[in-house]
Amino acid sequence: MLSGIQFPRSSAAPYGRSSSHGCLRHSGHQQVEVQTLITPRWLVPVQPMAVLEGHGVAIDNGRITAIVPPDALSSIQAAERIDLPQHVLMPGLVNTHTHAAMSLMRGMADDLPLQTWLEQHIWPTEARFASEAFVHDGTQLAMLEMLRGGTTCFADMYFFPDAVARAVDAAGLRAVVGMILIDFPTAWAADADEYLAKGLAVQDATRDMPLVSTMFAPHAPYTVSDAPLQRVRTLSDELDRPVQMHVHETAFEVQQAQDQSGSRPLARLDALGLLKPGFMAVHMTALTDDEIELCGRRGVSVVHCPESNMKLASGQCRVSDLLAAGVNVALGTDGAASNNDLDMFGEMRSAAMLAKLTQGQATAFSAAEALHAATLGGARALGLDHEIGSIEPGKSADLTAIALDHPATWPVHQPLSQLVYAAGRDQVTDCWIAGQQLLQAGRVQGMDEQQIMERAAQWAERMQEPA
Ligand SMILES: CSC[C@H]1O[C@@H](n2cnc3c(O)ncnc32)[C@H](O)[C@@H]1O
Ligand SMILES: [Zn+2]
Repeated sequence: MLSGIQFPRSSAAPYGRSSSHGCLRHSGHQQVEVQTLITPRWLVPVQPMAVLEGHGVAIDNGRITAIVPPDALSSIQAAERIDLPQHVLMPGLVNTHTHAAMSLMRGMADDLPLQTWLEQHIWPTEARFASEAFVHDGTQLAMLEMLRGGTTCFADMYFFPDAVARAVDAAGLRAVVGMILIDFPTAWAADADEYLAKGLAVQDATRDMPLVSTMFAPHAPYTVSDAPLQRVRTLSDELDRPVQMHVHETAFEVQQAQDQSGSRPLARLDALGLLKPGFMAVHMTALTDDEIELCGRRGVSVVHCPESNMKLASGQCRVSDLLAAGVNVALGTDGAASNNDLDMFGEMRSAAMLAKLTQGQATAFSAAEALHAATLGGARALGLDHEIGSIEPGKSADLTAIALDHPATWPVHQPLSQLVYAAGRDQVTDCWIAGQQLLQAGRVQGMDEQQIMERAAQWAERMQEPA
């Protein structure tokens, strides 16, 4: 049995909101009426980190109303009943750091270190092509990949966040879109004033989008100067919005900052008052013991992107030490141009494997810790843990089902182990977001897959033309 996993209570009654809250309605003969009842073979609520066999999840109006133990299932009358006989049902995966539209750039520049990759390949390509249409179409493509891989929520940092928000709202996924900020002019904005004004306009526009919210997204310490960062700090406090930034991505970044300014990037951000709960530091390699302790004290979250860190040879993030210091750890894929996929199953597995290798300890970053980071850790980092990240009564029904009756994951001794160390994203069969089933027995609902793929192919043709 895996350590740290608590096992279910043995209560015979559904534990959830009672009828007095209006969520479970009792009819005659002690029957409870619900809109939807999902009955997987295994349920992994994440909070608690347990494996419950034979339980059901009751859903009404997009919310989880009860976790129903096996001997109480006969008391549930569901308008819709979905049996998942050899599946795990778990919270939808939260990809806490993406550049979704970069899916259109996948494979354009591989096997390069970060600075060369960004400065000589990615930024010139973005200067040529990043536009509202490019970002809209690229985000749609990324959402297809993410949904098919069990991701129901993502946090995106990219140009034209208005187009990202529009695409997300139309598709019905959940996302936190970045109000980006960078010291150089781009097709999105000319200077800090315009980046912030346009970001805040996106925030206004998302008020009518129930599953879309915003975060401030200054790019990195080496591309955003102090004055705009001070404004981000003030605005994030006033508007109660999280902040996400690439921080300490490479040892080179840290050394360069030290050489140029005498202080390390994290120390500079702390002096600017940015290190606080709601701050998400993405990558976080080359950390000292003192910096890890500082992160714990300040209540910041770290978004670990192990595959991007490995592929760009950026460095190691000391996730086990961060967890030990009380730091909330989330997982992100980064963009498909540096990973090169948006596969959170792959990311969980890589995170667990890499931590064991770098720590020299097989116990480092367990399957349970990887799954937590990919769900509730991400939700917490984004300030959405009251709503998503675990299967608990009262939370939104953002759920992912994975079929384990596959040669790669059969037979099943420990479902959690199968999820992190053996399952592939192709085993994801169903996803719900706020109770809406967007992936149904492997079929995407509400997005025109063929059209999205055709548009992506058209972009590739244009991008391959000489500049
Ligand atoms: C301001 S929009 C986001 C900006 O970030 C670039 N980007 C993508 N991946 C990374 C990375 O790993 N480190 C730093 N910057 C990255 C992206 O291409 C956009 O220009
Ligand atoms: Zn990134």
